[in-house]
Amino acid sequence: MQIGSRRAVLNPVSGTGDHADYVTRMLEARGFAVDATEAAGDARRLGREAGERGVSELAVCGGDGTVNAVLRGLADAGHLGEVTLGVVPCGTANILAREVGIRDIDHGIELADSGPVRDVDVGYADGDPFAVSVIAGFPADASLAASSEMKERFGTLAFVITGVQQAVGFDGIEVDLDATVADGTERWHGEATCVLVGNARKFIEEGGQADMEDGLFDVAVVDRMPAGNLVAEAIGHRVLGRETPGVTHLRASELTISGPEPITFSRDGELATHETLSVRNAEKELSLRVGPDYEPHP
Ligand SMILES: Nc1ncnc2c1ncn2[C@@H]1O[C@H](COP(=O)(O)OP(=O)(O)OP(=O)(O)O)[C@@H](O)[C@H]1O
Repeated sequence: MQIGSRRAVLNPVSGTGDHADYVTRMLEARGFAVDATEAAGDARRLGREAGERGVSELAVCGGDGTVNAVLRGLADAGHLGEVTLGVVPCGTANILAREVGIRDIDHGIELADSGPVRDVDVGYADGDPFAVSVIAGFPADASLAASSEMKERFGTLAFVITGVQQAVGFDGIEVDLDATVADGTERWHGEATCVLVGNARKFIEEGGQADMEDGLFDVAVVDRMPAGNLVAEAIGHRVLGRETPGVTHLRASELTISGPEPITFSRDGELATHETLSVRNAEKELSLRVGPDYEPHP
């Protein structure tokens, strides 16, 4: 290993905000040069700088927002496919870490040092990378903020959809969806509550980790219906399975989502609004340190 080829980007204010000294010490002892963010926006810059320096191993210490910002920085530097990424889960929800079997901060540090490496898919939404998911249609940040206890009780998709209740006044979106699937293309047109595009996470069946090495997203299109009914139904089923009326399930390598109105979407929790949203899967583009419970093909 070259000297200086191990770096870390640390968000000292993610999660409970009390991890910075400990994580810095532990990573420095393992040969990582640690850069802490000082303001919002720094994580992307630090990711780009690490990429420009040609770093070979990069640990990200923060939540999903920090991982996403670092991925964007690495992509800015054209280095996303050249680095081995470790995740030290210091955020609130830490969905990516959880889906790939990284249990907690100490586990993340140990794995960043010497964990197994898998080449996993990266999604791009209008050119910007994401690891976990894109959710189009309602302000999905509620889903990331809600408690994990709710998720355990009600299942993944129900958990996401309870966010609809909080999006007061949200009335669904008219969507034209074109998807590239294994045997051609599929189109969907109608009124949707949301379109859920999972890379690391599944939104259907039992939820949990998606196959991150198949070049495909797990896509669920949820028909528009009154929020109360939907939530009640989701909770009744515990999760929305394949057979649940009103949910269309696709496995797609590319998607274009458009409609008469601009579409608000969340990319790993960060909100943006675009006229048309193009999502594509870059198969196995990222080398990622994973935990022992990670399943290549769940
Ligand atoms: N030094 C800093 N000071 C203030 N804000 C920061 C700083 N560094 C990063 N941020 C902000 O932190 C946010 C990212 O937090 P992150 O998503 O990593 O943690 P979280 O929200 O606690 O966890 P999760 O997304 O897993 O629920 C971004 O909005 C970013 O702008």
